[in-house]
Amino acid sequence: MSPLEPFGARLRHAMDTRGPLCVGIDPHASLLAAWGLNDDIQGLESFTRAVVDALADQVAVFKPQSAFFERFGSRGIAVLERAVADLRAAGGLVVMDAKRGDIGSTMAAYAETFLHKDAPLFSDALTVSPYLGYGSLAPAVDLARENGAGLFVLALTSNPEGAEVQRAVREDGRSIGATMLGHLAAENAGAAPMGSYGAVVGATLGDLSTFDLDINGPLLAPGIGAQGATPADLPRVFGAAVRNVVPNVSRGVLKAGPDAGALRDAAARFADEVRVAVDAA
Ligand SMILES: O=C(O)c1cc(=O)[nH]c(=O)n1[C@@H]1O[C@H](COP(=O)(O)O)[C@@H](O)[C@H]1O
Repeated sequence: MSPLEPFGARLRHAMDTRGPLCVGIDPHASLLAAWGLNDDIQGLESFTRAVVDALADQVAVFKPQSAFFERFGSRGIAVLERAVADLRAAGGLVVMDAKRGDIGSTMAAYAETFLHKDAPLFSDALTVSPYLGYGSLAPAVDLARENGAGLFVLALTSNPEGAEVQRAVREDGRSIGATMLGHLAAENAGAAPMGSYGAVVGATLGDLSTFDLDINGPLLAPGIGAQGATPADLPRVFGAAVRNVVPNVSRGVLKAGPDAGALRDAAARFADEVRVAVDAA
């Protein structure tokens, strides 16, 4: 499929062929230690290379967490750049987890960094924060569209602290989280097989039936594994929208390393469990 096909179409194809799973690449210092690596640039490089080599041809989506690379400065960014290129070359989709959000004119620069096809860190999608107002994301929405990329907008996050912002109710009676979902539904209207503008909705949140999750776009669902949610929880949390869920597992897979076979088995097990849960829904 052409790299300039819309992200939503490329994502649907990837999940259908490789299985519905996003593996997060989060090189925590504690994971480097558990793998017998130092918490330095060589450790970061070895860890990242091992994950890419083990999983790039197997898993549908990867979500490198930028902070774990940024903390090593420019050499960390170089490791991230290489990983993004290698994952994409092997047919994986990359969601850059950088959670960017700023006034529109600055947002345009963040968008150029991650969503312009000629940028060194071009990624298939980017996580963004809408809490300077959804409209502030417009430059990213536009550039993503031009480049066949997508966004994942923080709507209902997996952490308990998120509720004080996301469940706050506006004058019109809708919560902030529901309002973000509404913006995304409008963005994705008419797109097939689904739109390119996704929401981040935690798998840890329990029954979400009071929210309209039918945004005709992907729902990135972190929280499986280390944060306590399981693939079997997904139908209860997401209801009919479960078919658009992209479940993310980071530590739950990464802790199986450094052995490549063990990493592949862990990812395959999560993908199978998700498939079974979704098919039964
Ligand atoms: O946007 C995200 O990826 C994200 C949103 C959210 O609500 N909760 C959440 O955990 N995440 C990210 O998802 C990953 C979860 O990692 P594990 O808990 O190790 O599976 C981390 O990279 C978090 O930054």
